[in-house]
Amino acid sequence: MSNLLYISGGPTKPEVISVSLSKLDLHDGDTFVDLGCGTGAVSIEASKMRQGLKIYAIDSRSEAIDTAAQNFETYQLQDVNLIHGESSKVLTENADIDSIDCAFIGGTKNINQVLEILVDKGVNNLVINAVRMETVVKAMQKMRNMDIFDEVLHLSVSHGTPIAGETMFKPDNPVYIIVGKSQSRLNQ
Ligand SMILES: C[S@@+](CC[C@H](N)C(=O)[O-])C[C@H]1O[C@@H](n2cnc3c(N)ncnc32)[C@H](O)[C@@H]1O
Repeated sequence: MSNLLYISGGPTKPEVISVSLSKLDLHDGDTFVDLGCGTGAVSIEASKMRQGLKIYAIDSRSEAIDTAAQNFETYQLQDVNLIHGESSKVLTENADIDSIDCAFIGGTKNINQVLEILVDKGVNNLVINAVRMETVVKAMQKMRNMDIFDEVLHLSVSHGTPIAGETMFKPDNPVYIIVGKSQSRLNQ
């Protein structure tokens, strides 16, 4: 995604997006919410994986919304609903978002309320990206209490880079990926 416009905190690295989306188990026509969408990189990759996704990309930062809008235009994402606002508010107040299949949570402010709303709206699979241990612990505790916790990963990627005609590896910052599933999916 070399034409993507960047902002602070985004885009999520391609390898992290790949693992995160593989855990979401998206299907054609699913309703997918990208919460804390930042640059929109996750929505763009999700739209390439499945046909006819109904995507809601939400961010509380106006800079993120402006950047995602430009990136969606560049990558010709026409069916995405880009919404400026805090996730728990938008999900509660937007009557169009009445049920949700899959959720990617890249912005974890108000994570407990967001998780409750997602479950109320029937979410099947959700993935959280976090860089802070405290966020991981908080989200895992809440997900365990709600019986939707599936697994947590610590993803660390290094890229080969030239040095004196040979190759060394430079690490990206590690990311925690927390996966949740509805009761029916956990029992499958
Ligand atoms: C790490 S960045 C997300 C990066 C994004 N996945 C990308 O590829 O560009 C986190 C974003 O989440 C947003 N955010 C955090 N908590 C939020 C919330 N509760 N509601 C809406 N946006 C939120 C921040 O404004 C920020 O843009």
